[in-house]
Amino acid sequence: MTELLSTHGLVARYGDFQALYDVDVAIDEGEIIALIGANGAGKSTFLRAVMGLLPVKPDMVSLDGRPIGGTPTDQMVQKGVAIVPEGRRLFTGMSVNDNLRVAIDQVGSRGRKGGWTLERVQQLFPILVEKGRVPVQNLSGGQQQMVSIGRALLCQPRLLLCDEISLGLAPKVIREIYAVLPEIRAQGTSIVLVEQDVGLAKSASDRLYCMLEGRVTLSGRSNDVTREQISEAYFGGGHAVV
Ligand SMILES: Nc1ncnc2c1ncn2[C@@H]1O[C@H](COP(=O)(O)OP(=O)(O)OP(=O)(O)O)[C@@H](O)[C@H]1O
Repeated sequence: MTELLSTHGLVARYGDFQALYDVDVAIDEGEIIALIGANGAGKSTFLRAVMGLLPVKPDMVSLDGRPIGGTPTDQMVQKGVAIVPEGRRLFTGMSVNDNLRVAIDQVGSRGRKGGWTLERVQQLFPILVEKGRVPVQNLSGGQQQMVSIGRALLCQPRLLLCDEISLGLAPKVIREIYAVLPEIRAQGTSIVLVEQDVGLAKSASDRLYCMLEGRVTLSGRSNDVTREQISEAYFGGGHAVV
């Protein structure tokens, strides 16, 4: 498979605090990888560093083999990397359709071409047709997450970074949302899933990386890594993953 994005000795800091240490992660075209780890392990920081939201050196992140670390976020989107941020960050006071149109307008005519249209997003999440004119703050958490994913897809990403899309949602809704990931991949989009639910992460991904205190402590094919290996990597040993 062809490598799409990779990090090389990625380091990130918040002031004096170092949050990432030499993180090497690679995502191939068409691949779904999961990034797991406890609260504070550095998963969101990894996504922020890749998206140009934290200062990193150019050669710490490559896209298509070219150094792009530290590229401003809007240019990362133009290059085909989009994020579904933690907490969804929708425009409250605006309808579902207007939230989605913001992405269409932002990418605009100079933007990337791709197969995602409003209609295609509505096919993926049919409830958004009925809710099109509803202000986003009146939606359920799951429906808001669907809008957030739809908005990212309308940027026509080659790589979609998802930050804890299951957080706070009911199991049935989580299943609904995770069920669309294969369809997204089938459109040619690779996916990074930041996920605290280890079982969900394992079943939805081809490969996974586990982080602990800013470092990758385990990586492997999701089908091959054992619960014991994950447990040790997740907690530093001695705990069970449930
Ligand atoms: N804006 C910030 N300023 C200072 N430190 C931060 C900031 N954001 C995160 N951190 C710290 O960086 C470390 C990694 O945080 P990060 O949010 O990346 O973890 P995470 O694995 O995504 O966990 P969570 O599931 O809680 O989001 C933590 O120690 C956290 O306290």
